[in-house]
Amino acid sequence: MQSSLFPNQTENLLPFQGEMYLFPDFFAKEQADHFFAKLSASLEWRQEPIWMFGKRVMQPRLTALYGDPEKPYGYSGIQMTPSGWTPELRHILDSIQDFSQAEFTHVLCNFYRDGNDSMGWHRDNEKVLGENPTIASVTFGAERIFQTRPYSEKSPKLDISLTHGSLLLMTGESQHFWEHQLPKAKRVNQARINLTFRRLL
Ligand SMILES: O=C(O)CCC(=O)C(=O)O
Ligand SMILES: [Fe+2]
Repeated sequence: MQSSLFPNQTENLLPFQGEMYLFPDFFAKEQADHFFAKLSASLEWRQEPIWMFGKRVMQPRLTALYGDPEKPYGYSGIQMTPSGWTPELRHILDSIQDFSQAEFTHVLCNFYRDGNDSMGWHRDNEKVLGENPTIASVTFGAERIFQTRPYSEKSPKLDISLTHGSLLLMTGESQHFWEHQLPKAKRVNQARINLTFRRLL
């Protein structure tokens, strides 16, 4: 089913079975600069291990989780306990909820120190996110390419440039039929913050 959350505002980037909408200038540059500086300095960034093919490996990036402390969240064999919202994260949450008319309980924060940091192919399809989750992805700092492709055929592969202050909304069936990754980018030597707002049931 192709129900559109944002029919008049922007086009769906996915050709079938899911929806992704990009708003490149969601936050103005000055506001995005402010959030990048504040979040870099104030969030509890840590490098955490995950389990991959039965092995414990360190993630190639730093992470932090904020939101409802009663609801822990886990993926790839790790459990994260959320810290309470900071003023900046709450401000961003409010803006995104107003705009999307969706509700979120948590934000998973990723800090890519430079182009050597990355995230491999995956879907955000944990049971606690529900059947067809809406996920709001906000980027500050270095521009990086976000890639998505159908989970079963592995093609076509779409490149989406996520710039400073951008918002990407993923909804509908996107987490069933599409996987995504943030590949390494050898020439990038600046840091990037990505926030994915999620609703845990
Ligand atoms: O850094 C990004 O743009 C992607 C992050 C992501 O896919 C995730 O946190 O699940
Ligand atoms: Fe993801």
